[in-house]
Order: sequence, then structure tokens, then C-alpha cells
Amino acid sequence: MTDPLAPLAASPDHYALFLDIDGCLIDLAPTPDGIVVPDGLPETLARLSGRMGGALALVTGRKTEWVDATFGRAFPMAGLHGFERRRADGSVQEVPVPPGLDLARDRLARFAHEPGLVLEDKGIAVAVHYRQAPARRAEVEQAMAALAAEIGPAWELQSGKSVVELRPAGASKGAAVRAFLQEEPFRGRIPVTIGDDVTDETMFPVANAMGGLSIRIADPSEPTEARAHLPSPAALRACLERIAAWAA
Ligand SMILES: O=P(O)(O)OC[C@H]1O[C@H](O[C@H]2O[C@H](CO)[C@@H](O)[C@H](O)[C@H]2O)[C@H](O)[C@@H](O)[C@@H]1O
Ligand SMILES: [Mg+2]
Repeated sequence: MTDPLAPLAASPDHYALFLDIDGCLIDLAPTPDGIVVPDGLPETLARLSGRMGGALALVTGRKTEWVDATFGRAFPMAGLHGFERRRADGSVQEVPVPPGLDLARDRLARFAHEPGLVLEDKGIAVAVHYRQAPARRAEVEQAMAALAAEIGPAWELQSGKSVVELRPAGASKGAAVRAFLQEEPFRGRIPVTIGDDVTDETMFPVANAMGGLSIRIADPSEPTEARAHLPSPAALRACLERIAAWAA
């Protein structure tokens, strides 16, 4: 298999790396809390970040606190699909939360009691997962669409892998990557964006437009703006470990 990260491995000082988490760095699990962080992954990312002058950020649908606790480190990151952003210097981009969250929580707490559904409360976003009840997909999509219509245009739906989420409107992973690229230590570097899902599709054109690398962890037959593929999170981790090890 050709290594799509070979250019980064050859010149880590020239690149900025933006990594999705679920389904990309980490294998998918039946529930949001069921994931397993492979031994050594946070250390590999830290070594790689060091080799890249700190120009490595996590860009995820998860909330920042969850990522910090799960990885045991505070990487630069964009959480909640770009809504939260912590810069490399540790400062946080504050964004006002629109009204309506209590209403959404109240409605979904009752709805997600249905067997097989999992409610994930992310503080300023709420998600309903149906991975364990795939037959309920249409029901979940309808309930979330009705809630989005009720709560108003300051909120929007984000679909993902066996999940529908209600989150504040206006943010995207692509916008978060563009914002990082205005700042040290990302500024002036060539972006590398890696993800596995629809929400990551907003990052890929940013990299493509700047002569960077866009990589989707997926079957290559799936439609995507990404220009390269890797078959699995394990394959990505192996590439990252190789690059990080060269720094040792
Ligand atoms: O942007 P990401 O880092 O990929 O996060 C996307 C969502 O990931 C999580 O849900 C997904 O992974 C779960 C654990 O493997 C899986 O059970 C679920 O079906 C997936 O949709 C997370 O729970 C969400 O909050 C993220 O938005
Ligand atoms: Mg993902």
C-alpha cells in the first residue's frame, strides 16, 4: 500500500496535521463510551507533534473535556465539529451558545429512552445514537428534524455514523482548520486533513486548495472530496507511529 503520508514523513516541518478521532484515530465501538484508546496512541501523537513543531490538532465531534480526559493530554483541538476551539497557546475561542438547549435536552431525554437508543449530552450539543437499533434510524431522523424545526435556525442537525446530533449552527471542521492555519505554529504550513465521516468533508477542500493532503478512512468507492484513502484506523495509526518513531 502506498503511504499517503509520505510527504509529511519526509518534511514534517512543512506540514500541519488535522486529525479526526472516532473512526479515524480510534476504532468505532457500539456506544460512545465503549471506545478503547490503543496503548501508546497519545504518546505517539505527542512525539509526532513535537517533530512537527506543535502543528498537530485534533478536530472532532467530541467535546474538549472528553478528549482531554480520554487522551490524558491537552492537544490543540476543535471540538463539537468546530464549535469549540483551543489554540496551540491554550487559549480558547469563546462562542455564544444560542438559547433552546434546555428544551432540546428535555425533549430528547424522553425520546431516547426507547430501547437501543443512546442519548449523548455533550454540554452544548445533544446526540441520539441508533447504532444498536439501526431499524430506528428513520424514527430518530424524524424526531431530530422536528426538534430542529421547533428550536429554530440558531441550531442545526449534524448526521454521522448511526447518529443524529443537534448543535449550534455556523461552525464546521473546515472553518476550524482555516482558523488554525492563521495562527502559530500552523501558519505558513501545508495542511494535512484526515477523517472518516461527512463532517470531515468540510476539511478536505481546505487542504486541497492549499496543495495539501486530504485522506479519508473509508472504502474508496464512497463519494468524498479526499484525494487519498487509508483502509482503517489501524492503518492510519501504523503510519503515524512510523513517522513519530523516526523522531526518536
Ligand atoms: O468527529 P469524530 O471525532 O469522528 O466524532 C464523531 C462522533 O463520534 C462519536 O460517535 C461515533 O463513535 C461512537 C464510538 O465509536 C459510535 O458508537 C457512534 O455510532 C459514532 O457515531 C461520538 O459519540 C460523537 O459525539 C461524535 O460526534
Ligand atoms: Mg470520525
